[in-house]
Amino acid sequence: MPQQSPLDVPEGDPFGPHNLPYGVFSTAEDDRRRVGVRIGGFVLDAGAAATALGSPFADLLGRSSLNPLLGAGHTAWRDVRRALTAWVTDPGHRPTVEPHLVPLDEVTLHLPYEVADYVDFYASEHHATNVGRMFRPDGDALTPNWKHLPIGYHGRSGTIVVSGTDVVRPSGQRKAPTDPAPVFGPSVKLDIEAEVGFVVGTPSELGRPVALGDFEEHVFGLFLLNDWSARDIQAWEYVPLGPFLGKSFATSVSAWVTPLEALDAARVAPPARDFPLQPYLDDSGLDRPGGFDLHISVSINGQEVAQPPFATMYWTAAQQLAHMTVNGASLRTGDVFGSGTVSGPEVGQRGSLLELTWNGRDAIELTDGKRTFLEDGDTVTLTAWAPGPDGTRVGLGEVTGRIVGSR
Ligand SMILES: O=C(O)/C=C/C(=O)CC(=O)CC(=O)O
Ligand SMILES: [Ca+2]
Ligand SMILES: [Mg+2]
Repeated sequence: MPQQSPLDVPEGDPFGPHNLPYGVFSTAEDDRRRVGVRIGGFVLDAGAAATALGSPFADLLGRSSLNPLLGAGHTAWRDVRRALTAWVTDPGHRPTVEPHLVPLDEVTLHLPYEVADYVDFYASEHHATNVGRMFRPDGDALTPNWKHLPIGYHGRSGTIVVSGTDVVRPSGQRKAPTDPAPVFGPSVKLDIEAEVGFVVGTPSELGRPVALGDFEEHVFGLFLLNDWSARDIQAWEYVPLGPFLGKSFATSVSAWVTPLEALDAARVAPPARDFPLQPYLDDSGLDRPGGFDLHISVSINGQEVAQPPFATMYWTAAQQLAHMTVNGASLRTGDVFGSGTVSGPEVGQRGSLLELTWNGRDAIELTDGKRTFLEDGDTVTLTAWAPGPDGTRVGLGEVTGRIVGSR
């Protein structure tokens, strides 16, 4: 019997050679940050393997962040992925590659890119309808612009943190409509938002919009994102300029970025459009559908509370990219944009506690007690998978964070 290699990834593993997400890691023995590629239960030190193999990509991969690879552009992304696929599948490369594999439980994962700007959207019709009903009960649930443009706001890029980072309960002002005056203190409505984030690789020129069809030229990959939200702070502060301190205290992202190429089999058409779209947003004539069939799971302290379906999002990431640049605003390597909370039509598909508990009215039952919003000590974890080639599943890794008391 030949000895089992870590590269003999069991069939059905969502981190097989069809996936190959990128991250940045260090180890207890070597605290240098290095580009890692996840394969099964291991992380390949991609720069070290490239050097050992005499690969022309040794320089691009031998860095402490993904930014040089992100900035290298679409053709380089494809060529590097082809090379990596060969390194982990071709038996001829194994003896050289295997010494550069580290077990997943021996690595520390870091924020894999330097975040440039951060934008967050509001693209789920179900989420926007639910929030509109709760926050603006006297008006229409969806604002008149909602089906004509992807609504978004600029977030705080400096507080994007990698999965596993504790989240300190924010303090701020709140005032319920029935309160006589605002009060200050730790948020009592701390919430999550299950989202998918996208990271830009190729920059664009100031003054030149990015067309819908150029999405793949600019966007490197996607990952899970939790847009922590203090609903009490948000509800009091957001009129008329939108979310501010209720969301800027922390946004958690997965340590693994899945390249778009790994998700070819997950492309799906977005829902039918209810209004004709401006030409720059009209995706009806594109050769590939703009949606992604991602199956998200949200759990609190290990117990699943929702399964938001990303395929139901009204606005696609390509439309969001086209919209955020249509005024000539340029893209930079490391720009991150969030999809907006992912909520499906069913109650169990809602991606926030605001919706799952209807703003605290209907508590959910966990084995350790009832929850309306998050308590100190709660750990929230998002995971997801997508269909891959030939019936495989592509794992999206996870984004997790624990709430600690206000300081
Ligand atoms: O409708 C509102 O006033 C509030 C919207 C949000 O919570 C903003 C947000 O982060 C959107 C989203 O994630 O979908
Ligand atoms: Ca959000
Ligand atoms: Mg946030």
